[in-house]
Amino acid sequence: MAKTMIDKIWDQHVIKGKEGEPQLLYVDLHLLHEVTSPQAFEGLRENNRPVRRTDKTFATMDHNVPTVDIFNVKDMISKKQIETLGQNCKDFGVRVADMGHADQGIIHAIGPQLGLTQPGMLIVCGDSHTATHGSFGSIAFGIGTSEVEHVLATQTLWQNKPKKMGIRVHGKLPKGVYAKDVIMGVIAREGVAFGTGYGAEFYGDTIRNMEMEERMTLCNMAIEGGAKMACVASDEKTYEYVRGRKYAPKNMEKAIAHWKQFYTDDESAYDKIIDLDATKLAPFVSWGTNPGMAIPIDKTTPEIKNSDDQKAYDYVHLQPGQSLKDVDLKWIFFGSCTNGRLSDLKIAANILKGRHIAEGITAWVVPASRTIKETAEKLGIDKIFKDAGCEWREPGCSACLGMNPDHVPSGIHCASTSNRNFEGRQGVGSITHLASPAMVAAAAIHGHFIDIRKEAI
Ligand SMILES: CC(C)[C@H](C(=O)O)[C@@H](O)C(=O)O
Ligand code: SF4
Repeated sequence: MAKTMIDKIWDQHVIKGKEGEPQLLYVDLHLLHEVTSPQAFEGLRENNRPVRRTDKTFATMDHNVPTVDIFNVKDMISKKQIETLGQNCKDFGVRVADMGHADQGIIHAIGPQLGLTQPGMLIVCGDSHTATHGSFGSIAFGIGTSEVEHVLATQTLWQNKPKKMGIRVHGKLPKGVYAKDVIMGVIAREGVAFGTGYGAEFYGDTIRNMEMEERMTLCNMAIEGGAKMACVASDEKTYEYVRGRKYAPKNMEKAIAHWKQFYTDDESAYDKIIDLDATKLAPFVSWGTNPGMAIPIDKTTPEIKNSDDQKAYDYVHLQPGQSLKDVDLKWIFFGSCTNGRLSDLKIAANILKGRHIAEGITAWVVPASRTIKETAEKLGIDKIFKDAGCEWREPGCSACLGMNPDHVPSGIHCASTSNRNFEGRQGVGSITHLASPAMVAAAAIHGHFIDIRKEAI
């Protein structure tokens, strides 16, 4: 029977149990952040257990960290979570990219950046966007705090195998259309629950032609469509991306020979296939309060079909039949584990170069990691943003979610390169419009969205 890449990796990680029942899996990499780990470490302490494999565990602080004056954490809960993770890592001997550390950043940015994320691995983290790491040809998914404790204690995890979905994407992406639009387009068409119960694999020539950081964006946001995990089979681009990084395998040729076995035999191996013609895609912008409530920029907001739509319209202060080009934007956020990497910042900076953001707009640029920030500074990218009137800040989750001081004020519309537009996500009453870095950069200049394919920036 034909197998998918997820089948092949999964099978190699089963310690115990049959398919169709919960199976005990071996975990190759366990990533931690300060929000979902405190009780897990507490559980170990109560039972007098050590961390089983500190060499397969890596932690950082990202959600609660301020992005200016980073050591001055004013919020008491944030301060406690940050300090607790630092102390736990010390007590249990876990590697940590602590506050201000050169490797600090959003956990999903630093895994790939440090070469911790590798093909063929089974990777978990107490965070839903762990799917990002699947872009390296691995199995990667988010887990809950009690599971974090189980993995810390045993380096294993009980799981039911998900069903298998293939997302075939073919054709050349039109100018002005990016990986973000591919995934937003899929979720807008299929809904926020189409992936429930599935592990998804993206494949097709569009995916092969994407760079690694574009594939990361794709897998990162796939969980907003309900998928348990998302992945892209590894290839030469993957191997070259991993090569030479801090924790990359020393013997790359041997590693690559191992990684090459993890591919899907043929399409008959999937339980379900979704097909997307990339040539027909337009830049997407979200209008409502979940990532599926999104439309191509040249369309108008949809009719009200149910109470969810009504509730969303009430919250975002919009109506059916409106163009998102007419929404007055006052806030701009470049960042997050979806689109806060160097390639994303470069795209935005290219658009902002020699221009200025519209009057009355606040624009935050938050690189996903310190390394990304420093690399961008070496390239003069920070200067482009600053000259354009943006604030260049320290790394972290920032305004992707309101767990740190970076809040979008109530009632304000924010164009954001992040992944969630839930009610209050960026702060109480904040209104989020998700889009690609290029669309957000153009919106910053005009004070409203424009169709970057057709209109002069
Ligand atoms: C805080 C954390 C548990 C959460 C997640 O799991 O995704 C956060 O990262 C988010 O993006 O909402
Ligand atoms: S950047 Fe946003 S989506 Fe990513 S881990 Fe942080 S809060 Fe979650």
